[in-house]
Amino acid sequence: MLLISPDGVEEALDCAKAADHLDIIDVKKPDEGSLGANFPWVIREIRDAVPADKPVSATVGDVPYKPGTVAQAALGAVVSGATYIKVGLYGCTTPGQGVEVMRAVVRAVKDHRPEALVVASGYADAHRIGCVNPLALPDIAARSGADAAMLDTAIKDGSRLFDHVPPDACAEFVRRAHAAGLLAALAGSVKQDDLGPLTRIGTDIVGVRGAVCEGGDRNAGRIRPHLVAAFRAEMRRRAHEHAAGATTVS
Ligand SMILES: O=C[C@H](O)COP(=O)(O)O
Repeated sequence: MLLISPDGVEEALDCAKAADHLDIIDVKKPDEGSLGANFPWVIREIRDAVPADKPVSATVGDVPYKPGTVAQAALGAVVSGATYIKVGLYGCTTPGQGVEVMRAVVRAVKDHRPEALVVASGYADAHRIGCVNPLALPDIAARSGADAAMLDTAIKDGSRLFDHVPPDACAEFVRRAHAAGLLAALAGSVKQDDLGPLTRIGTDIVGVRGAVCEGGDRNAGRIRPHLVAAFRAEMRRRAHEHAAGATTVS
């Protein structure tokens, strides 16, 4: 699945123009951080503006180790119409802290909307910010009852997912997530060139922003429908290539 992260209503409407080429519209506020949370009314407005069959995701933020605060924020996102709730465990330094925060989020979200999906996100460049090891995320997600484990990059300075967690380690991340019955989502300045390895390792959700913004610039550029379509076309090409290879081998 392709998850695209607009920064507000205007970009979400551009995503809606490319709705055939994406699977999830992920509301965030990039100027508040990698998984910066947007306002509840923006989530609501985007939910109302994009096709009803497109799930809306919302990031709850690069959160502190404060389970109560984060659970309440997550409830705000689901009440506002998001059905994928993404939490960046920025302030958690141990798996135990991550589980505590995510258990609270899962309860808050699922008590309100049992079918909503909860995504526990860590950071590929965790070593730069001192938070929990990226490969711990599948276990944190599984122990807390979340539905997906995700990695993104915390510092958007041009370095990419594979600069910090190479493809082999991402493959292990995906393997651990799948073994626990979770979806595996990967992001972090992902470019079209990364889609080969991401497809081969069985990534369920690829999250992008910069790659579908004009000039590849996630801050100054805007999301453009034709770039979303091109990214999706490359995803499809890689998936067919992989399926053909698998058929040839078997
Ligand atoms: O969840 C996806 C992120 O917004 C990825 O953004 P990026 O591709 O600019 O790193």
